[in-house]
Amino acid sequence: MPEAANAPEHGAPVITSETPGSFAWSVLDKRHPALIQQVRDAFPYTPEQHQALDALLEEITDGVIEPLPVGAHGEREWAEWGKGYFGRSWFEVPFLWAESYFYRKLLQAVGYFEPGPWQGIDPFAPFKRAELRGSAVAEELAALDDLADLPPDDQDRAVLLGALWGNRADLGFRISSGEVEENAGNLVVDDSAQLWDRLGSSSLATVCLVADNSGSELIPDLILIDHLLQTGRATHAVLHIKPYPYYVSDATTADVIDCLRRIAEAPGRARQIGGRLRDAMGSGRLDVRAHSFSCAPLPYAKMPVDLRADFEQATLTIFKGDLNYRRLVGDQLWPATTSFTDRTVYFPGPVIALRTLKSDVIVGLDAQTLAALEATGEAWRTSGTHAVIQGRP
Ligand SMILES: O=P(O)(O)OC[C@H]1O[C@](O)(CO)[C@@H](O)[C@@H]1O
Repeated sequence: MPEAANAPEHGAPVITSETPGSFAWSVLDKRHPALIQQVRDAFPYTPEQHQALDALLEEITDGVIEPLPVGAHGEREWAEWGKGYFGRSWFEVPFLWAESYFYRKLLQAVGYFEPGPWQGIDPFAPFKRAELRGSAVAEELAALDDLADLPPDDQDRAVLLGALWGNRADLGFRISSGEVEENAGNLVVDDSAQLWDRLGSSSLATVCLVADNSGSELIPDLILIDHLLQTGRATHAVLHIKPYPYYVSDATTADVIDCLRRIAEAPGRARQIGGRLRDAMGSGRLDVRAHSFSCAPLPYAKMPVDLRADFEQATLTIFKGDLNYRRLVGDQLWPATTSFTDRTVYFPGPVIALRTLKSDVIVGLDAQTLAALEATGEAWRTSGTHAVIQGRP
């Protein structure tokens, strides 16, 4: 008998999608089928691609988990990661694994990895492009002009909150005090002092930023990186992105290029930032990494040695977004008051998570905050309205 997929791992049940009405269930039952349709609508796919998408839809709704075809990209790794899951319902295996494998299978269905005319065509590119052309990004970039007039501490705060709320895919770094004020109460843990202390303490600092979404999230992330380099908090930055499309809008190298171009094409201060970031890449002050583990269905506690060595050298690693948070602390139903430090003790250096809450996992809350959140009766864990800046020195 395979071990139950949600058997407690170090004390807390692993999240699966078995419970109807749960968040994880709704992602598999509603979101994934809808996504197949959206991708189908966005491209003039061939009959073969439509058939493959039909087969995937059938598999995720009424079927069982099937392995990748022999010889497919990453087949061996997925066979290993999926041991004990093939032949079972998508709903009963770990949520993190099921979601990750869904995205890998979607790429398979549209021929992303196969030699031919559709190789390398990002099925999410139309959505990413539309966002970059949209008014929210234009407003975010225009708001940069006001930033220069703020006192240095306020600039630090605005750039950091921009990167944080960019994960909600709105707000960005619009810095009018009203908006920052309005969201301040929803920041339920704020360890940001750790970030400034850590980065202010060394003249040769490397900061790693493990990116999440492209567009209105990656743009403020890049602006944060520029700010850290510009203010001397960091002398070297390493941006970790995905080696291939993942979780709809996760940033790939192509997205970094598109976002840099979008920043540099904007008027005013944004253009200067775009130019500086380009120079930083050209001089090696900003490196981009696309490690295969970034798309693995595993917690960071299981990261390979080369990635570990990379993080080990960093003065500080910044983890962006919900998925990275799940992988950082483990995608399990931890009591919300579990210590963030305990959950990240394995990490090879100081780490800070900037995350809006978009799934059930949460640690590091104090009992009072938790009680107040529970008393609201709102879906505060999953609605993206609340956020944390959680660090481990
Ligand atoms: O883009 P983010 O912040 O990583 O959020 C991704 C989140 O979205 C979902 O895929 C679906 O809402 C979550 O399961 C996941 O954690």
